[in-house]
Amino acid sequence: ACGGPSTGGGGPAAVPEVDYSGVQPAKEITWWTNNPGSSETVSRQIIDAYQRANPGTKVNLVTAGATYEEIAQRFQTAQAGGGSQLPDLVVLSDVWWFRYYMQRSIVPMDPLIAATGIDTADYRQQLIEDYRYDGKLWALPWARSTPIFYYNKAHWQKAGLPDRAPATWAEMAEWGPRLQAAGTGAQKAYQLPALADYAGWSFQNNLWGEGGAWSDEWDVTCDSPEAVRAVSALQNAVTSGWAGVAATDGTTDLGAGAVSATVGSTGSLVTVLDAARFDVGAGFLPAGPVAGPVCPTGGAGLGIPAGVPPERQLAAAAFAKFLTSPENTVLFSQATGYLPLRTSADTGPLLAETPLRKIAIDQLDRTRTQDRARAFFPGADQEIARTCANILNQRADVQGELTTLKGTLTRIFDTDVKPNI
Ligand SMILES: O=P(O)(O)OC[C@H](O)CO
Repeated sequence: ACGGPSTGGGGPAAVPEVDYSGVQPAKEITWWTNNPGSSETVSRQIIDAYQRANPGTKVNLVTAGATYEEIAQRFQTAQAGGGSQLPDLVVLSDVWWFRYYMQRSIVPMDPLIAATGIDTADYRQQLIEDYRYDGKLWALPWARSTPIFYYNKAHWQKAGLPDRAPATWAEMAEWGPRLQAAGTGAQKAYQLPALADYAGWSFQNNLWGEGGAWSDEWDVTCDSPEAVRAVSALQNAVTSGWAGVAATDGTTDLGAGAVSATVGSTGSLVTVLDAARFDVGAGFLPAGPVAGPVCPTGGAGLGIPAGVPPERQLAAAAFAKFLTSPENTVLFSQATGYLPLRTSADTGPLLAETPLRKIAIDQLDRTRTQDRARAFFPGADQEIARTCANILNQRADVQGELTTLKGTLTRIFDTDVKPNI
């Protein structure tokens, strides 16, 4: 992960709303994706079906990066080149779409939704409403996730633990040393997700459970006593020896049997199940002492660049409609573990085949909107990851680090956000 380009600017003019009536959709479009959850094969399968259903139409899938950050870098570079360099449809993660909104580089989806007859009421509302700002929708949901708690059932059994995820982090703090002492062969009972891989995302769970947050609306609150308590608990888990910090990917470490549990995206579910030579367990994210939802949503949506002609925007929206249809969201979910987006989708066979998929779907009812300082502040995720690395890997002082982070995030708001909203 990397910080990405700065979006500092002087409050660019709003993107003019396009009237799509009378516009003929282009016959060929280009879609940039980073294939989250190893989704290239299923994406190509859906494209083939689209081309068969719409003879004479072509969709070019371009793997425009391996991560959300790489695809974003390339998209930013393409902005400078104008319409001929730009894709017609682009994958944007939860921490990127708002930047594009601030840069006025994506169009509002509402007129395209109307023009293509997308039934927004049938999308899971938590997953579509995330993209609403200033009264408009700026993306459609696509590879959407929640984090879930993954564990190795054999290790759990060896430690004499009940076959479930811990209900609270306090319970995990009791189970951690028992797992660590049980001779499971794992290096660590619990692996914190790789910090560069969105520590800012999954640690919202820990902060919210203690009554803290990275921010409250636009106010940065990451140095509050509650946040300090939450991050101190993470540091204590590491210093007391039962928790480690993933170097590259906690779910890979779990799949390899190197750790007994981790928190990771539901979009990694199929990859974990394919890798694991043991029974994988999964559950909701553990709660903290403070009541209320403790789980964020995450993952990626689809945006349409402002810099391409209306014909291409319209064709991109028509393809996005197909890509997220009830049938195709089930196909995509089956191949990856990402959430089925549509309430009318028949998830019965999916759940019968892999009951673990139900965890993320059920957990959706317990989600909370992400903190703006993480999702809306350009580069904040990387700053949070750096701070967490200092605290968890270098054992730096929690209060001091979080106070410094507050200064950094507040500067990002003042410079890169405030002038653009
Ligand atoms: O790995 P994903 O696709 O579930 O995304 C996780 C985070 O939301 C990315 O910011």
